Order: sequence, then C-alpha cells, then structure tokens
Amino acid sequence: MVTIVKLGGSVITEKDRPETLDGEALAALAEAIAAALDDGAVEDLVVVHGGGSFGHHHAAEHGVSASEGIRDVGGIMAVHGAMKTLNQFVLSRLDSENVPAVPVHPFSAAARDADGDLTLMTEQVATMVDEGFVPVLHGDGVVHAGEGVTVLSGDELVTELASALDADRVGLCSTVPGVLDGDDEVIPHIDDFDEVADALGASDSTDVTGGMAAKVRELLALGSPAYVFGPDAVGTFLAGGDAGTRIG
Ligand SMILES: Nc1ncnc2c1ncn2[C@@H]1O[C@H](COP(=O)(O)OP(=O)(O)OP(=O)(O)O)[C@@H](O)[C@H]1O
Ligand SMILES: C=C(C)CCOP(=O)(O)O
Repeated sequence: MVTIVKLGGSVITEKDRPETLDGEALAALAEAIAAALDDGAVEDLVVVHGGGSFGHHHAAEHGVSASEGIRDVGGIMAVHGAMKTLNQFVLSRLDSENVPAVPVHPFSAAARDADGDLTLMTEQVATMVDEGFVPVLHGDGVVHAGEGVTVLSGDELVTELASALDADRVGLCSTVPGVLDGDDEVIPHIDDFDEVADALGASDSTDVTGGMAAKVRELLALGSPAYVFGPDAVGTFLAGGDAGTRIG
C-alpha cells in the first residue's frame, strides 16, 4: 500500500523571496507525516517536494524550463544546488520527527529523450520503501537529449513514481485548498480536463513548470485517483480521507 505525497514548493518556501524556507509550514507537514506513520494510517510512503523559491528562482534566472534547456554548468549547478539545499531542510525536519527519511536526487537518476520523454530510475526508491525508509525526491534539473539540461518538476516525478511503484494514493499539497472554479470554490472532482480548463491558470508566483493546469493534466493521465489539497488537509489525505479536489 504505497502512498505518494508531494509537498508543494509554494507551501514549504516563501515563493516570492529567493531561497527562503517557510519553516513553520514545513514543520507542520513533517508532524502530520510522522503522526500518520506512527498511527499506521500510512505504511509505505514516498515524499516528493517542489522547488518554490529555491528551484524556480534560479531556473528563471538562468532561462531553463521543462522544455528549454541550458548547457552552462554554473546555471545547472545553481538550480541543482538550491534544490539539494531545500531537500536537506526537508530531510532534517522529517528526521526531527523521527521519520526515517533518506534523499534521492533525481538529477543523477533520470534522463529525457529528444521528445522530452522521461526515464526515471525507481529500483532504489522501491528498495528504500521495502527496507522501511521514506525516500524524499525533489524537482531538479534533468539531462535532456539535444537540450542540455531542462527542469524536471516534482509533479512529473509524482506521476512517474505512481506508475512505477503502483501507488494506491497520490496527493499534491499546495497553498490552495484544492482546484478552484471561477468563483474560487473548490471543485470536488475532476475527470475531464476540458470541463475545467478555463479555470486553470499558471502559478501566482515565479514557477517555470506550469502551475495548476499542468498538475491537473499530469494527474488525469494517472490510472489511480489523485488529490490536490491545502496544508490543513494533509492529515485527512494521509488518513485515507477525501481531501480537496479528487482528480481521476
Ligand atoms: N484553478 C486554480 N485552482 C487553484 N490554483 C490555481 C488555479 N489556477 C492557478 N492556480 C495557481 O496554482 C498554484 C499552485 O501551483 P504551484 O505550481 O505554484 O504550486 P506548488 O506545487 O505548491 O509549487 P511548486 O511548483 O514550487 O512545487 C496556486 O497557488 C495558484 O496560484
Ligand atoms: C525548478 C525546479 C528545479 C523544480 C521544479 O519542481 P516543481 O516545483 O515541482 O515544479
């Protein structure tokens, strides 16, 4: 019974201030994860986190996105280094809650072909889970045939991992309480992109990977239901309840 949860970069960082952590938000999420593992609500857990003001700031500055690559090693390392720093904060916060969290840096475990299709190594993630660890992956740079290095979003990692590990539950925790309609009400269920396309926009802050529209698209492509919810609902999601918007 594998659960995958993505901690949105816009939740765990102050997205409009470069390389600024939202320590309180991260601590609350780490506590909720620890509680769900302690009381057995979740058995096998994989955590992914986004870029927030660590990844997206450097990606925008160096002109790299999920489709436009760069070859300048200084720029590549600025993005990757910032993401490793954020990953260290997440690991350390989970460790303080006694969650057995270990890192996986996707830069060294993934590649895109010339069409942009991703290959991600997942054997190590599966073995970590089998051995009782909680792997923590993150949005990163990825080597891309013909482009140099492009951005690999945490959302894309979530969908890859969900199929590879045959996940039972997938959740994206963002700043919003769910996917919102034109009146800012949470849409309880989405099973068709076109029905909600008009309401789906980009991110409010610097984000090179596409905001809510890209998330909904990726999650609809999954075989299993996925949820988009706000930080207050992470416990409900981990406990197996309906949180925010169900997609698929
Ligand atoms: N219809 C919509 N419903 C909800 N949010 C929307 C909608 N359209 C656009 N958004 C924007 O999408 C944002 C969520 O996407 P974003 O990629 O910024 O979040 P994240 O995954 O938490 O961050 P990161 O990409 O850094 O991990 C919301 O904060 C909001 O600004
Ligand atoms: C910008 C980088 C490096 C990470 C993007 O991951 P996301 O925040 O999940 O879209």
